[in-house]
Amino acid sequence: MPNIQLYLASGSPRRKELLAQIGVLFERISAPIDETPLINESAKDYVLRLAELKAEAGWQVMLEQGLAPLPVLAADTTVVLDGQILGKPIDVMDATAMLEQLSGRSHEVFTSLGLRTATGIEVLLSVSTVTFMALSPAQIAAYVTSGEPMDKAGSYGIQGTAGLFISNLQGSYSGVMGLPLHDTATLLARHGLGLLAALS
Ligand SMILES: Cc1cn([C@H]2C[C@H](O)[C@@H](COP(=O)(O)OP(=O)(O)OP(=O)(O)O)O2)c(=O)[nH]c1=O
Repeated sequence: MPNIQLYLASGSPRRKELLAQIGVLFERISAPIDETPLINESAKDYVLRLAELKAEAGWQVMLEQGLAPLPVLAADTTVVLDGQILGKPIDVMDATAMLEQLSGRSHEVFTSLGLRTATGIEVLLSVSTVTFMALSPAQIAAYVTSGEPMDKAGSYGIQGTAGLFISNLQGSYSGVMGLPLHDTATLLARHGLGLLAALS
């Protein structure tokens, strides 16, 4: 097996898929953290703090397990409506309420990236604006029943059936899905991993 280039501190199947899509060779590290927002924490502060926390936790696991020292990448995705953080739904009622809130209007999706290396940590933020069509109660109920919302910030996945609901997107499709690919390449390039350079 060819040498890996970094560790991905994430349990998200979407992040694994997206990172593989751009040709990065990596292994996943499991480093769960407490994702509870602090009191009065802004959405931007929250999402940046979580990327940092996840990358740092991954770095500690790498050290504890005696793994070969390599950069650790992590990310966090949060849906933001009127400055309010919409995380993953806790149950079907919660998912229904979030989709009712998102229906017929625009919201922001913040995805942060954190890269921990031997020299420290760098974080960056990708912001996208997503517009939902007006959803009927029956459409919301059918989507919630499908189970798709349950492990996703804001209770939807742009890459699944909810793609039908999105009338406009400004920003990064991969960012909304959990890992902004262009920004990831930019961040990795600053730390000697030139994905774009390899194509030129
Ligand atoms: C808005 C949106 C979110 N999501 C997903 C991406 C993330 O996996 C999830 C947000 O939760 P996160 O806490 O960002 O990530 P995670 O808990 O799934 O994985 P980890 O912390 O281990 O990296 O929502 C989609 O898949 N599609 C979407 O359109």
